Amino acid sequence: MTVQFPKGFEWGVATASYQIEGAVHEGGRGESIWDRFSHIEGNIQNGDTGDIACDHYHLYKDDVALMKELGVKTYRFSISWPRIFPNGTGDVNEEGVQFYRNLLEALHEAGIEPAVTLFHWDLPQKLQDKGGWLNRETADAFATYAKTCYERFGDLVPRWITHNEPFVHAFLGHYFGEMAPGMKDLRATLQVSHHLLLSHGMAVKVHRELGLQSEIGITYSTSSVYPANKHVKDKEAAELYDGMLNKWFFDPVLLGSYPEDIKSRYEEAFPLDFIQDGDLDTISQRIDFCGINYYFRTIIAYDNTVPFWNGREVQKEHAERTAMGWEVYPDGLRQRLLECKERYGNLPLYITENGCAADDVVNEGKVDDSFRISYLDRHFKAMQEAIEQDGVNLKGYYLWSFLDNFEWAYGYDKRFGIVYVDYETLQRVKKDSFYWYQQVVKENGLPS
Ligand SMILES: CO[C@H](O)c1c[n+]2c([nH]1)[C@H](O)[C@@H](O)[C@H](O)[C@H]2CO
Repeated sequence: MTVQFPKGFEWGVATASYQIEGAVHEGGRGESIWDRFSHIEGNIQNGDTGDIACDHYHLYKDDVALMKELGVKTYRFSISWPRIFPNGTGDVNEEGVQFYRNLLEALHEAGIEPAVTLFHWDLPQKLQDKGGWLNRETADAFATYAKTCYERFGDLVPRWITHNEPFVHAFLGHYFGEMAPGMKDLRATLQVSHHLLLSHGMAVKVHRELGLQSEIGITYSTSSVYPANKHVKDKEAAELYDGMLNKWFFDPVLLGSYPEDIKSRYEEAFPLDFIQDGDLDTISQRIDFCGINYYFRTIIAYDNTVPFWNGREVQKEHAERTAMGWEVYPDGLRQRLLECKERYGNLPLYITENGCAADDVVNEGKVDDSFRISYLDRHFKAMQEAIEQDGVNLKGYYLWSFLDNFEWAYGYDKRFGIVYVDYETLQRVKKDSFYWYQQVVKENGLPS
């Protein structure tokens, strides 16, 4: 075995509700902001929506059987808030509860441990109609939703993740506008990000008050940020960008404060008066682990036309890239894991997402995705170095994704799965990477 992982390292796969479930008008489910956003012409490539997606809602037993064949120990998926509370608050939808209990029981039967994400961006539209995450009361609604999930599913869930990628939901949904709800306002974005983090802390507090045996954490999108050159301006811009992208979300939870460098720049433009006394105490409730979603590194060049962080992303010429155009840079994963250990201490970490999009095609019932195997192989090597050489407390890995699925604004064009989905027939086809990953899981290491 060329590359061996520690005994007990947890290998898994990941998905998210809106991207795979479909059945958006079934089982009592209410409307989400992604139903609304995806049905607005021009928002999603090819006019795709999550109305059917992988039809996991009806095919979950087959999918769990495939996961069992794969041999993974754990499966990360998200609960659709509007399936539990169709109006965001108020009456619980018992059909929605039953769907997730059926899924959790099927996973239990298969010996697969669930890691449940409470929020993976599909906010009930009824809450959006009242301001969404701009409204501090949405944090209260989230705490009630979380408590209900703990009470209804807690006997079958050993690992809870409050939020998936607050940076992406806040900034891509409220500043860059390419994701639901499609806003473009920086102050609103910072207010949203604060209320997301506040709701995280409130949900952790409820988890502790219930005395649950399960563990709870949060998942961040993250990237290792590099200056384009050695010029001091590029280094300063990279530092500020790292503050905007990473520290703004990690620090309040893990250090109990916002990063001063970028915070003072924001405050020159507008008061951050949505931060109330006591909020940071709530936000920085002790957590049991931190989830890291890593796909690529970020290179920043100084650009004073960009407000606040004065930097713009630049692309390395002739770099190897995935079908998303993202640079393949495994060393950035090791770098980011080490940065987390050095800044936040050796809190247990899980890679809660990593993987790549590729232009997969089925040929005589098979999918040759050797590019994806190579991407994963190199990232696994980087992870193993982080553990063995840097002493990072990395406990497990969730491959994104188990199934090809609805890739947000890109629709179904971008395939991340190790299982191919034919969207005409909904047939699943195991890619070569499925069999390769099956071997990695079995051997707890890379095939020699
Ligand atoms: C920039 O990468 C982000 O961290 C990121 C990448 N991804 C994500 N976040 C989301 O959590 C998933 O829902 C996406 O399907 C997945 C693939 O795009």
